[in-house]
Amino acid sequence: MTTFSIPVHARIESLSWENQFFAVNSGILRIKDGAPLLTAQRLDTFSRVQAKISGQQIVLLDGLQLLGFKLVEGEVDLALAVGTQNAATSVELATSADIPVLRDLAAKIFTQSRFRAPWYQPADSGRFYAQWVENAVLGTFDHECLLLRNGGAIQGFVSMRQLNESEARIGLLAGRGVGGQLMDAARFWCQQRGVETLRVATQTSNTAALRRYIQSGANIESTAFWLYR
Ligand SMILES: CC(=O)SCCNC(=O)CCNC(=O)[C@H](O)C(C)(C)COP(=O)(O)OP(=O)(O)OC[C@H]1O[C@@H](n2cnc3c(N)ncnc32)[C@H](O)[C@@H]1OP(=O)(O)O
Ligand SMILES: Cc1cn([C@H]2C[C@H](O)[C@@H](COP(=O)(O)OP(=O)(O)O[C@H]3O[C@H](C)[C@H](N)[C@H](O)[C@H]3O)O2)c(=O)[nH]c1=O
Repeated sequence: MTTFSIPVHARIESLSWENQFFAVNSGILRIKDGAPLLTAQRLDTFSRVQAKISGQQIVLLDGLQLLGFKLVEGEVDLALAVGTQNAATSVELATSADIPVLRDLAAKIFTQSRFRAPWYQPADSGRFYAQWVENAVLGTFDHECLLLRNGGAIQGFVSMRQLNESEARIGLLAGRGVGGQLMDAARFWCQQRGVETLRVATQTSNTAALRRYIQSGANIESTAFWLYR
């Protein structure tokens, strides 16, 4: 077999938040024509390098695999026109008092993740989504976390981030059997802020979430591959 290489030009940006949280030395490729040629020597300065490429960039997919990258997960990005039809549901805003229960739920329910073993420690993924939902309640990453309750118990939650005047993104969304109500809550949150486009992403393998987003009116905008070395 002939060995060959496909040149990839990229900067490697250190992932400082992740490095502190996971106690690793990781970076992410910023692929761009005109950036320096990617070599094994440059990659070796990090213990982990992530790459996110469009699902259509198959030559790049080959090039990265030749450099030792492995496919970790696929991602689908969707968008929904918020519209004006009233999407109000009986949700409430999570407060600090909800954090322990939300952390526990988030740590268990997001079973499909790119922060998985063997790339990360077995407990890292759960710890990551627990931190994510806590930060959403505190407004330090996502801006707010909405809750759906049945009696006193939390049935589901959705965290929201406003990206700019016209766009928002769902961070985390979870609640078996109440996905539709959570999407309505997210749409209502957008309507209250005059946001026109609601974005959401999930793993290619998460068919239940993909079905939910499409049934709630979202369309697929793009797909991507996550690779790690
Ligand atoms: C932006 C993001 O956070 S993406 C991640 C989305 N969240 C998750 O994956 C968390 C776990 N899943 C859930 O909370 C919910 O299933 C949602 C929000 C994805 C969808 O909710 P709903 O639209 O109400 O659908 P529902 O929960 O009833 O699931 C639909 C079917 O998929 C099944 N299903 C859902 N998740 C899983 C899973 N992880 N593994 C196996 N089956 C599953 C359900 O059992 C159900 O099957 P059924 O119709 O035979 O009863
Ligand atoms: C909590 C928190 C996180 N960050 C950083 C850490 C990461 O670099 C990014 C988040 O990365 P993302 O690619 O969005 O992560 P996931 O692949 O896990 O997310 C997808 O799947 C989830 C289940 C969910 N559907 C999500 O919407 C998807 O994108 O942010 C940070 O800087 N500060 C923080 O507080």
